[in-house]
Formats: sequence, C-alpha cells, structure tokens
Amino acid sequence: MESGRTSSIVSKDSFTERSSLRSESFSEGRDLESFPETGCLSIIVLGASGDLAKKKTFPALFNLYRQGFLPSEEVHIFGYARTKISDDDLRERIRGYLTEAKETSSGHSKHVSKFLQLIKYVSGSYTDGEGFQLLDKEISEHEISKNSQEGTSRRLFYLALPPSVYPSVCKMIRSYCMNKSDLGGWTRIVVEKPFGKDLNSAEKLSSHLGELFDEPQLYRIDHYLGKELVQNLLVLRFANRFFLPLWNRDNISNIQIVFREDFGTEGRGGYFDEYGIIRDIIQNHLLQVLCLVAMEKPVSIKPEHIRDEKVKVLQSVLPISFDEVVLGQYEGYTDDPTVSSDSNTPTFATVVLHIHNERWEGVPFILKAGKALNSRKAEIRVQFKDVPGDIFKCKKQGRNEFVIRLQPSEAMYMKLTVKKPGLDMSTIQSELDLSYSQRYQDIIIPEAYERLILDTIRGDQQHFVRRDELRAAWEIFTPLLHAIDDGGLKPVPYKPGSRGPAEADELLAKSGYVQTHGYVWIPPTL
Ligand SMILES: NC(=O)C1=CN([C@@H]2O[C@H](COP(=O)(O)OP(=O)(O)OC[C@H]3O[C@@H](n4cnc5c(N)ncnc54)[C@H](OP(=O)(O)O)[C@@H]3O)[C@@H](O)[C@H]2O)C=CC1
Ligand SMILES: O=C1O[C@H](COP(=O)(O)O)[C@@H](O)[C@H](O)[C@H]1O
Repeated sequence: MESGRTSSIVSKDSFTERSSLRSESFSEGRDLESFPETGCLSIIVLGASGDLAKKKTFPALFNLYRQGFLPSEEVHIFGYARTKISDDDLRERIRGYLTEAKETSSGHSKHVSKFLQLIKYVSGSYTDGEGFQLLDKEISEHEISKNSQEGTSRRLFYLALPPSVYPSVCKMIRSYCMNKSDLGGWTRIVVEKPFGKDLNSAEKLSSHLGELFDEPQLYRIDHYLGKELVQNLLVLRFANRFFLPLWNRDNISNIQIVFREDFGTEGRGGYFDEYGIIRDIIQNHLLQVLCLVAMEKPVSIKPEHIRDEKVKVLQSVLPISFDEVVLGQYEGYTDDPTVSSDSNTPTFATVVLHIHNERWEGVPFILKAGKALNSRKAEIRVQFKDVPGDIFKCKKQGRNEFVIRLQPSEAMYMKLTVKKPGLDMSTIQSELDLSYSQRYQDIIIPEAYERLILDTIRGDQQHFVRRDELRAAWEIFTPLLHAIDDGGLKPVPYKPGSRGPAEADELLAKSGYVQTHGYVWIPPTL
C-alpha cells in the first residue's frame, strides 16, 4: 500500500499521524494552490444540532482525526446552531455515531474522548450578527492559542442546514467570520444539496453566494462524488484499453443508473415532501454519475478540465419527454404527519435521458430512484447490444452487461456468455467479478463524506459541483419538476417493499433493456 498520506484508502490497522493535509495523490496533474499551509484549521459545523451533522459530518471528521488527518495541535472543531445546549450536550449527542472498525474498545474510546474534546459549541441565530460575532471570537481565541500568525489560519464552514437559511448564514459569515487576511490562510464554505428547487431558485442562490464568495471558496457537496466506485469511473474508462473502443452507441444498447432504498422517508418526511425523489436523488446524485459515465476524456485530470467535460455532457442532454417518465408514491407515505395528506410528491421516479452527441445518440440513459422498495442498492448497468450473427443461439440467455455496484458490496462484474462446463457444447451466462471485499481484504473503503471533507481542506474541487454544472443540471429537470408541482403529472401508488410501479419496468423494456432470466449475481463471501 502507498504511504497513508498519499492514499485515501487506508489500511485497516493504520493510525499514523499525518502532518500535512495536502493531497499528493495524482498530484502531477492537479491544479492545487501552492502556498505552504502552516496556520491552524478551524472547522465550523453550522446546524450542529441536526441529523446530517450527527450522522455524517461529525463521524467523517472523527474518522479523519483517527487516521491522523486532523492533528489536534492544528485543528479545532466548532458546532453552531440555535439550540441552547452545552459543549458536553453536543458531545453526548454525537458520541454514539462515532464508530470505527477493528479497534479495541479501549483504543476506540480513547480516540473518541480526545476527538470530542476538540469540539466546542456556540449557540446563536442564523440571521443576526450577535451569534456570529461570538463564533468569530471563539475561533480567533483558538487561533491565538495556537500561535497562528494572523492571516494564515484556515476556516472551513460546513453548512449542515436547510438551504432556506444559506443566504443569511453566508452573509453572516462574510460579515463577521472571514479569515482576516490572506497570508496563505483561507475561508471555505461547504454547502449541502439541494442547491435550490429549480433553475430560477438555484440561479438566485448561486448569484447570492457568488456576491459573497469567489467560486474557489465554494464547495457544493454531492456525496455520491465521494463514493469509491464513483471516483473509480474515470480511471476505469480512460485507463483501460478494454473499454475505449466499446464505450459508445455502436456497442451499447442502454445504460441504467439506479438508486434503491428499502426504507421510506423516516423522520425526514417534512423535508422530503417539499423536494421529492427527483430533487433529492436524481437531479444531483444520479446525474453526477451519468456525467462521469458519459463524458469525453478530459484534457487532463485537473479539476477544471474534468468539470468542463461534465458540463458539456449536461448541455447535450435533450429535453425530457414526459412519455419517458414514470412517477410513483409508496402507499402509506402520507400517513407521516409532516407530509401533506394530498401530497403529489413522487417517492419513486424513472426518467429516460437522451444525450445528443456523436458518442451517445440513440442510447437511452435510464435514471431510476425509489424509496421504500424491496432492496437497498445503487448501481450502474451498461447493457451491450446483441452479438450479430449469433451462431451459438445464445441470445435467449441474455446480453453482455457491465455492472458497477456502487453500494452495498462494492463490485464491478461483467456478465458474459461462456461454454457451460461439461461434455455438451452449450452456453451459459457467467461473470468476471471484481468484488472489493474479496480483492482488497486489508482495506477499509472510506466514507464519502470523509473523503470529500478532506478534499475541501486540501482545496481540491474536482469532486464538487461547479456553478455552471449546477445550472445545466437544473435546466434538464426544471420543466418536469414544474409539471409535477403543478399537478400535471401524478405519481402512481406502489406497495412498500415492492419493485416500484409496474409501469417503470414497462418503460425499461420500451427503452430497449432486455432482462436476463435465470441469472443472478451473488456477491462473493469470504
Ligand atoms: N440528513 C441527511 O441524511 C442528509 C441531509 N442533507 C442535507 O443536509 C442539510 C442538513 O440536513 P439535516 O441535518 O437533515 O437537516 P435538519 O432538519 O436536521 O436541520 C439541521 C439543523 O438546522 C436547524 N434548522 C432546521 N430547520 C430550520 C429552519 N427552518 N430554519 C432555521 N434552522 C433550521 C436546526 O438547528 P437549530 O434549530 O438548533 O438551529 C437543525 O438541527 C440539508 O440541506 C439536507 O438537504 C444531504 C444529504 C443527506
Ligand atoms: O442525499 C441523500 O442520500 C441518501 C442516500 O445516501 P447513501 O449514501 O446512503 O446512498 C438518501 O437517503 C437521502 O434521502 C438523500 O437526501
């Protein structure tokens, strides 16, 4: 394995102190700022009392700390929210979410306690200056205590908040909490999706944030871009001769990008009902995956080169035809008291996109996402066309497929036809399988948030959404979303624990997907 500092995949036993937060992986091609970073680092989690903060943000920070990426002599963490609680109350709220694999319980609790001591809580409002002045004072005290030279300290603000408060919070940060000068220090803002509700609101939000901060200071996080197999897509496509000649309309029949969850909105009904599955999953997570599957080879692996190509793909997507959309809502969704009883919000959607360019003309990209379905998984399924001149008459067994399983059980496998072992000359579907748990037994795959927060500290924007990308993404979905919001398109009911509406499978078949019968991929066990 590479040294821990250069790799974001860590060995199961590693607990090495890393003194630098600079990325060295793929460093030759990267475009990272070049000043030395010596000042102390303050990470401020706004909305620290909330769901995301406790389930994702603090655990990701803990894992970075545990692996030595957040040395206690440099880093301090602040929680900020309106709720009036003490430092210890916040620590107790998050303690139970800090988990780590394969460590003795005494080793674990030692790390947890030390980590929790790095956290301080400040209570204040999101709309007036008083709380933010207090926050600034606390951060400055920490910086002074670390002998950080003025202007060299680094401040990372993580907005784990509902998007409705982003504008006022950003204004407060700009007015009261910026790093005072720029002698190598910085102020960066991480904003969570959804970035707006449609094209207009997103543009308004972008303009507002754009007046307060420069684009290099803004990190629009989409945690799917931090998943191991999503990060592998460009390597897979552009570092393997196998795929180069095949990855196009001549060979590929259709591509599915699928997200399934086997639970419903679970305590987030109020949020979800305002947004729905398209804004929650498809317009961001699945569309980002589509970009990486469909984009042309970038000039280099510099973040801007990659993001330039993603924007081009998005701009080549044709307007969505409503005939190629199936919406669903699971039965019982409106029983949640925070959901309106006559809600039209889809909890399931299949949407077919078409990319109007030389590589993809005629290849449907089928994006499917649903809550309360029969399984939990996310995958990309590339289905190839039939083999012309099928001398083995094996068509009935199914087509070649290349499946990238993003989660759970990260894997990629190729479904292919082989001779059935034995004396007979017959064929059977089998697979070439790269299952990560089997192939990389010594490695723990980092959580997406862990990786992305590290990127924000390192100043690497590759895995974050650029403003023009966001605009192009909203352009694709806004007409459909408005039609749903206006009641012009209605979701069909489906049973919780099912595959979703039958109409979605019909749309899949209409789009050219050929179901393989009698073959099931079984994740290998050790
Ligand atoms: N939870 C998740 O799994 C995921 C969440 N996200 C995104 O992360 C962000 C935060 O999500 P989540 O933690 O679930 O949200 P929460 O509803 O838990 O809100 C976070 C905190 O914000 C404050 N808050 C809540 N509602 C309001 C309001 N109307 N006005 C002002 N402050 C409010 C509360 O703190 P207080 O009252 O103490 O100030 C709350 O603890 C959202 O943008 C969400 O879309 C993205 C991916 C997954
Ligand atoms: O952004 C979101 O993602 C989660 C699913 O994330 P995953 O990493 O577990 O696949 C989803 O449950 C949530 O509704 C959505 O806001």
